[in-house]
Amino acid sequence: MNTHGHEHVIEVTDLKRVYGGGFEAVRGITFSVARGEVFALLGTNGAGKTSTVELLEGLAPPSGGRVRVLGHDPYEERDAVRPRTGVMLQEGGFPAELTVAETVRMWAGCTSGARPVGEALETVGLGKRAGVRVKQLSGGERRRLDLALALLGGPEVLFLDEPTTGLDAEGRRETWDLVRALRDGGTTVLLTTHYLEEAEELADRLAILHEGRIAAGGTPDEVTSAQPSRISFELPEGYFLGDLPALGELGVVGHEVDGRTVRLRTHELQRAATGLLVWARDARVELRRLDVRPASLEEAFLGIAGRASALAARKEEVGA
Ligand SMILES: Nc1ncnc2c1ncn2[C@@H]1O[C@H](COP(=O)(O)OP(=O)(O)OP(=O)(O)O)[C@@H](O)[C@H]1O
Repeated sequence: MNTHGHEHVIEVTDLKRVYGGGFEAVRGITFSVARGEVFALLGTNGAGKTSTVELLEGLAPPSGGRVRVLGHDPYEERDAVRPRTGVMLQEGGFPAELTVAETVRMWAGCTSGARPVGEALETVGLGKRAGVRVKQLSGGERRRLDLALALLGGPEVLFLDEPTTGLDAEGRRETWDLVRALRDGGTTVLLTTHYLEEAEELADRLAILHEGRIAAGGTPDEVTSAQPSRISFELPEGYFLGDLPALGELGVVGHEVDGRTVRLRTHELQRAATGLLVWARDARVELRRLDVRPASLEEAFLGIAGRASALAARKEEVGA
């Protein structure tokens, strides 16, 4: 239990994973997931998402730190954890010649308390595809079959590794609805994703991983509001930056000028935008190409990736 009385179903403390050649893929991360929460691990390619999830699933022991799932060590106490968790891997890799129903039946044979095959397929919208061979399924249908198998034992904790990769917009929305329904039913979900929109739609809390570390974490709102909003526009003919109202008084925390284009960053979007628009009205000028962009998870993500690559470039410059 944590201090707010919520049960932590997943607890990760200073977790590390070092691969054979000595490469540190996970470099000391700490987070927890409460029962009934959807938690998203976001990150660039190679950030360490899969390496982390595999440790949570008990597929390998950590190189350092601690993992607890439902109060147990998922690697050492696999028998206690495995029956209560569902895992959807990135590539299911089923025998291509089996039908959808046969695949589920085969899986059900290895799952304690498995749901009926038909029900499992209906849940993911594959009811009508039961007799089709796996090799004839589309990429999206295969992902849904992966999901049906992960849900077969009615898990308390569900691990979804990039659940909507390869799905079209409609398939993605259906999967989101399903994840929400599972969450509402009390299932705890940990998902990895490349899609910021997916994290924004689903996650109660999230962590952005970068190079094996958590670069930002919290609710989507917390992560987003740490980033500035942006305003850009073209300076009217005959006007200079100095003709605008004092930027500091508008709540602007940074600016760039590129030719006639002005870009402003602010944590007080309404104040800055109002100040600018009132100035333009009074000066009887039009702010062409005006673009007002509230902080978003995407901006936060790009900020982290951008900042990190800028740092890496600087290190290279000084030969670090
Ligand atoms: N078995 C392995 N041996 C050595 N290095 C590995 C191994 N598996 C992964 N890595 C490296 O560890 C880092 C993290 O990989 P990981 O697959 O966890 O990232 P990810 O965030 O899941 O990326 P993606 O979004 O591309 O799936 C990468 O640099 C990867 O090359």
